[in-house]
Amino acid sequence: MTTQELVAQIHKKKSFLCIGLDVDLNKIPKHILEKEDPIFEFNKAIIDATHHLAVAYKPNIAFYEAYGIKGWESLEKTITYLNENYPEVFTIADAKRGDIGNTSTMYAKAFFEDLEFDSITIAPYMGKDSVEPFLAFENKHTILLALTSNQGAFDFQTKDVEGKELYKQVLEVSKSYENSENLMYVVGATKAEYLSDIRKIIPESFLLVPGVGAQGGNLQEVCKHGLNNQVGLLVNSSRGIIYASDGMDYDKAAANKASELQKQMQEILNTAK
Ligand SMILES: O=C(O)c1cc(=O)[nH]c(=O)n1[C@@H]1O[C@H](COP(=O)(O)O)[C@@H](O)[C@H]1O
Repeated sequence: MTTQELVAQIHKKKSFLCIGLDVDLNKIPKHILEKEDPIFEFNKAIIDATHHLAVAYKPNIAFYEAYGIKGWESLEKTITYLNENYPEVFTIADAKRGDIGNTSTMYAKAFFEDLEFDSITIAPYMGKDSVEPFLAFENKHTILLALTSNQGAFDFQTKDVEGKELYKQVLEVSKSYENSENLMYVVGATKAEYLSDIRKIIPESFLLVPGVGAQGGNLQEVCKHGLNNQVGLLVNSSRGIIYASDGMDYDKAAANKASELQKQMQEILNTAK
């Protein structure tokens, strides 16, 4: 998917919501566990109930790998279902990969060619030759971890490296990578106050912003500092949406939670005009 198509979808749906499909069998409604593929059944119902409110879906791969081959099959069915039924939606494989170039190429093939995701999250720690193999794929997007939502972000990411915080070095250096126009960045919603500085370095780039909902990040604060002239934000909520209810009405409850966020986003987009 091109960035222009993503922006068009945001304006059409008046939403920049990303729904995280982080499925934990201990948290989904008990009656779905009787189905042959409970993870896929759950995802399918959530997607069908929310696709008009969200512009992106982000399965975190850990939640599928944890269930072995069956989990991987559920992931494959989920991405195929999204691509076949809602091709306008932007898909993110939250895999946080990155390795020597030779290995990164195989990760890229797995998520871009075999599973046909539009994008993947990547850890920048191994540098240029670990990231560029992902950037080589046309109309695919590489979402580099810049400043993450967790407390551990302060262990390394905000540390001073040659007069500049490490996450700023990541932003600046990555701009020189080949095909850097295919880069997006992760900035946690819990770090909203850093977004103004971040926008000075990467004014045009899209940011994936996880951490509203269960982690306590604030949508208004994120938008105040992070919006750009093409919106430039994908704000993710996983648990706050998909586990809104563990009863028979779980899909409707998820849609209600998604709708609350979408309405706030619509208001923000209207005032930003
Ligand atoms: O890359 C991510 O998506 C990510 C980066 C980050 O800094 N913080 C973060 O929470 N995430 C992911 O975003 C999702 C957040 O889930 P909730 O806290 O349930 O909304 C999880 O899949 C996390 O792994």
